[in-house]
Order: sequence, then structure tokens, then C-alpha cells
Amino acid sequence: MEINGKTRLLGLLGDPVQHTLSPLIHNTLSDILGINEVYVPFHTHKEGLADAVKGAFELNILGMNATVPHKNEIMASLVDIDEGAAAIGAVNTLVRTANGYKGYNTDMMGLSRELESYGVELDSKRVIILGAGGAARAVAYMCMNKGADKVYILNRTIEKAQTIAEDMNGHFGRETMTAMRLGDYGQLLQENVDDKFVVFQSTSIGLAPNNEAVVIDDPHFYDRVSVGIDLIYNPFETKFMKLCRQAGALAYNGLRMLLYQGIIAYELWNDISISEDVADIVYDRLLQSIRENVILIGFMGCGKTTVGEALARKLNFDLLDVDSYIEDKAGCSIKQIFADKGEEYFRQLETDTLKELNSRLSHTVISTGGGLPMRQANVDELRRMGRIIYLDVKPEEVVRRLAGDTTRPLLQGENVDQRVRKLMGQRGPVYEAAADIIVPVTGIEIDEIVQEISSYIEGGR
Ligand SMILES: Nc1ncnc2c1ncn2[C@@H]1O[C@H](COP(=O)(O)OP(=O)(O)O)[C@@H](O)[C@H]1O
Ligand SMILES: O=C(O)C1=C[C@@H](OP(=O)(O)O)[C@@H](O)[C@H](O)C1
Ligand SMILES: [Mg+2]
Repeated sequence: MEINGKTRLLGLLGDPVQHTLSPLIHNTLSDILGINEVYVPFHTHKEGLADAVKGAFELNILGMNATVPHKNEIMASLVDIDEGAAAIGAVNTLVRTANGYKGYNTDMMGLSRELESYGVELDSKRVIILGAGGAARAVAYMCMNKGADKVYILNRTIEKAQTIAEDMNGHFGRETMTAMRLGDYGQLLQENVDDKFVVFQSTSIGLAPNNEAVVIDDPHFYDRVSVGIDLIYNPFETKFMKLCRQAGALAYNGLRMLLYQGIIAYELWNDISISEDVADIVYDRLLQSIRENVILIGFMGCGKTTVGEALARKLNFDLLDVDSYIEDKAGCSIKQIFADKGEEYFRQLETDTLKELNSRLSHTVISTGGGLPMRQANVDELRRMGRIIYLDVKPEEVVRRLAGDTTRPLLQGENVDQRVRKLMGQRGPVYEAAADIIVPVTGIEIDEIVQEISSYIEGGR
């Protein structure tokens, strides 16, 4: 988007602001919708917050978001506050009006839209909220607003939970919320054994780099969860989500909440409504930017498996070799799968594996099998997972490297050289079209290849 005399400014007030994903959300929206607006971070200190809001209004800034630590204090600088935001006691979105800004809480509205997008209902449900910080207030309001039957809010220090419960019960005029000490969760498991809970994880426990931390690790608790929603999205799958999933519950992270709080803010600033198709495009960009998976594609023998192992070590990422994953799951070798069930069956296993793993992986090096990108649906899935690196190898090098190899069913028997050339002629253009970068590997040492890929990955952060 060209910046010109008509460009309007949007921005984020926070301290710190460097790691925000909001510019990505809003600038992508402006790009897609062809709206002449630019969204920038404003690093603002507490002491200057009121002046910043005043100045923003004078500078004709169209709208702003507020993040930590300003969500409460900023309310004093606004001319009007939406009912939900007032009840929650926090504002994250400022919408320009004739004489100042009106405050909204689109965090709460965003979470509500996330639940709708996943088809999670709260009406007449029993809900547990873990944690009693700022985010928990927004969750509590939303649960009350959506008609939950019972809402238990659990926190290590019960007083904070009690304040939220009293505020919400008072605001809605019913005794739906109960505060409990976190350690007393066992009491909830004793009653109504058939009735499962929707659980919101609103603490910062489990946030990267403490990926293995979790607020409750007792498996009995997770047996009673029907849906678990973690407000964290980094890591993409938290320990809390893993435990939910392992117990057979649905588990979602907070990335769609982040997406929708941004989308709703943008809708309010521009008085428009944004379609799910547009939301999905923005979501894909968010996914790509936070998950940082690195995907290796290329012809048999180009080194996907070998380079993948070394690259994962170097980046300190997890490793997933799609072929090994399929072999482990099937309990036999790829060669055997081809022999028993045929190639098409194997191709479907590849597609199923990607679908199954897509939502779970982050910070992982993924080595694919050479034929996997030949299905366009697989390439689409890979794009959502991360950056695609094509290891480009010459046919004569493949023949050299794989002479005597018995594990690759497509390269057994006579005329291997000819078959490699023919297959490579078909696949080369597909690899190129799918790739974010192409790395030539013929005659290059593994270390050097790993170095080149890691500089590319680290440069993009
Ligand atoms: N850059 C390289 N230089 C020399 N040999 C390599 C290189 N990369 C891989 N190899 C060798 O080539 C063979 C095939 O590698 P592999 O990682 O299994 O490829 P892919 O998974 O792409 O089929 C292995 O014996 C491996 O040690
Ligand atoms: O190119 C292919 O069609 C195949 C490549 C193999 O993986 P590598 O590329 O790691 O050898 C394996 O998935 C299977 O034998 C089929
Ligand atoms: Mg391999």
C-alpha cells in the first residue's frame, strides 16, 4: 500500500511492544481490502499514557489498540466505554468518535468469535477458568454473557478469583460464578461424573520457553474435560492442550482469539464486516509467522532426512521425518507398505499424516518423502505449516548416492538412471513452485547446507 496524503494511521500502545503480531494482522487486512491505513507500534510508558491518547486524537489517528500494561489505566483517558469493557474493567481497542476515543474489549469479543468458529457452545455448560488475571476477567464475562450454567474460577490466591466472581455475579445479577483455590479442583471432579467441563486456561503457565509447565497435571482432571481452550498460542500446542487431547478432549489455543480481537477492532475502526475468507487469509499469515516450522522437500536422495537431523540439532528444533512417522505408525517399512498395499495407499497415508500433524507442530524441522509435494493439497497444508526449502540435487548425484539402496521402492530394478531423470523431470517444476527457497546440494557438504538454511531462517525472524 502506497503511503500518501490520504493514509490514515492506526497503532498499538504498549510497553513492551516489539514482539507484537498486531501490525501483521492489520496491515494484512488493509492490503487485502485495499484500505489506505497503516498500523504501527507505539512504545508508550505508563507516565505518558494520557498524553499519548490526547496526542493521538490531535494527530487524527483513526484507532488504537492497548496492550500490557495499559489496558486498565487507559480507561481514564476515554470519552466513552462499551458496556462489556466497563464490566471487565479493561479496554484493548480505542475507536475514534467526534470528541475523543471510545473503549472496547475486543479480547473478549475475539474469544467469543473463536468459540463460534470452533463450534464450542457455553449455553447451559459447566465451565472452569484457570487463573484470575486480566485475561480471566474477559473470559469470565464472556462465559456469563453466553449463558454458562456454572462457572468455577480457580486461582492459587483465592482472593483475586473471589473479586472476579463477585463482580460478575453482581453485574449479571445471578450467582453463576464460584471462586475456588486452585488446589481444591478435586472437589469438582466428585460430582456429576458424566458431566464434563469446558476449561479455559488463562494463566501464563506453559508459555514459551516453559513449554512443559502446566497448571494442573493430574490426568483425572483431564478425564473430565470436554473442551480445553488455552489462551496461549506460543507454543502452538501447550502442555495443557496435550493433556486435554491425550484424555480425548478437544483442545484449542488462543491464536484465533488473537486473530479475531484484531479483526473486530478493524471492523469497529472502519465500520465494515470482515468475511471468514479474509479472516482465514490473515490466520494463515499468523500461523506461518509464529510456528517457524522448516519443511524440507526434494527428490529421493537429496538429503531431506540427513540434512533434517543436522538442521534440527543446529536450530534446537524438534524433528519429524514423515516417512519415519508413517513407518512407526504402520509398524512396518515403506518398502513393505508399497509391496502390500501399493503406492496410492502410501500417498493417502502421507496426506492423512499432514492433516493430523498440521495443527500440532511448531518449531519443528519436517523432512518429507520425495513424492509428497505431488499432491497440491499436501503443498497447501505444508504452506500453512511453515517455510518450504527445496533441496535441489542433480540426477547423477542421486544415482551415485543411492547405488545399492534397497529402501526406496520406486528406484529398484533396472534402468535406475533413466527412471531418476524421468521422475525428476516431472517433479522438479512442482518442487520449485512450492518452495520459498531453493538450496542446491550437489557436491555440497551437509554442514554447509545446514548453515545456509539456518541463516535464511534466522534472518527471517
Ligand atoms: N550433502 C550430501 N553430501 C553427500 N551425501 C549426502 C548429502 N546429503 C545426503 N547424503 C547421503 O545421501 C543418502 C540419502 O540421504 P537422505 O537424507 O536419506 O535423503 P532423502 O531423505 O532426501 O531421500 C544418504 O546416504 C546420505 O548420507
Ligand atoms: O519420492 C518418492 O516418491 C518417495 C520417497 C521416499 O522418501 P525419500 O525422499 O526420503 O527418499 C519415500 O517417501 C517413498 O519411498 C517414496
Ligand atoms: Mg528421507
